[in-house]
Amino acid sequence: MGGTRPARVVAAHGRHCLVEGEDGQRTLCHPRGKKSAVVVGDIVAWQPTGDEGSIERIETRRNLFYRQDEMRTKAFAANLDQVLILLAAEPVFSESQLTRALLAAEAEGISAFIVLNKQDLGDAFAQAWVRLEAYRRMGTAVLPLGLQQGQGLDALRERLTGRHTLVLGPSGVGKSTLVNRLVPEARAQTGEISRALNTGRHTTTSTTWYWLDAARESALIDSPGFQEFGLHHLEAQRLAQLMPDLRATLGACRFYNCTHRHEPGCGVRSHVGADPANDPLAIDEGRYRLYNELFDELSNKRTY
Ligand SMILES: Nc1nc2c(ncn2[C@@H]2O[C@H](COP(=O)(O)OP(=O)(O)OP(=O)(O)O)[C@@H](O)[C@H]2O)c(=O)[nH]1
Ligand SMILES: [Zn+2]
Repeated sequence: MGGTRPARVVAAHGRHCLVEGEDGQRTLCHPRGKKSAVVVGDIVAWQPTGDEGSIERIETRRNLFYRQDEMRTKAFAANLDQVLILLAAEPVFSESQLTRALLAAEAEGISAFIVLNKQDLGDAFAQAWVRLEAYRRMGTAVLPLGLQQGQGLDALRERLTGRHTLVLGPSGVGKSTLVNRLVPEARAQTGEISRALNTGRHTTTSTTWYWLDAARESALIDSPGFQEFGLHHLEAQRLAQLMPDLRATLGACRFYNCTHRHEPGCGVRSHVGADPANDPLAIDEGRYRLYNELFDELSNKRTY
């Protein structure tokens, strides 16, 4: 179609969105007709309609990070390079929530890493660090961070350079502190976006795209909604493939369709609870418990 322009969706609210062209110009757009909603990170073709614009087409997504429960699907963002899961020494994090976010990323082929904030909280930080050992062993990077005292920021910045990173984290871990630290004009931008999208609020209520550099190569995508992380879109039988520690032990089960829960001759279960010092394929008991819980949940799911 003639007259359309390429742009990236940098904020979305309901069916309206803010798109940014290659020149950095931002325009409020509305979808044409009954087209499906855009997601932050989408590359679209839009057409001006006066001061605003209409979305003509959403380009094929490289990936889409989303969660899904019984009732609905929530898309966080599209076309991501990586997901940063921000946790902290306090409040104590939920391993179930962490594992769910990692699974959602893995299922879309998006790499994920963990950042543990509040390094200044000595014992609590040390305990949280130990709780993440199984994740480090399975190959997930875990970076220490102390936002209050500025520890670990250089290493984090390095990981963010040249990439588009979605940031997720439960409440209270320091997500706003992080965004404000890395994006000095974040508050002003948030205000601008709220006004443009007419949300009437100046807080981050929906997903927002922030550039980290003037060259607009590195981006941080801030998204709320880490709680209630449903994985209804995943098949129970696929879980072990999506958990790197379990995946490393696959292929040795007696039955080809082993669920790794009760079958004799299971090559996964034989590593559960083993001492990592003697068994490089050792699977942490807590992780195996989560596998079982998720397996039950995904086998008993109902659709409406
Ligand atoms: N001790 C300590 N506290 C920190 C650190 N970083 C952030 N905090 C504090 O943690 C609290 C939560 O920080 P926020 O940035 O508001 O956290 P958030 O994740 O955005 O939380 P919500 O606004 O609830 O989503 C604040 O009181 C921060 O001052 C840190 O490195 N050490
Ligand atoms: Zn098995």
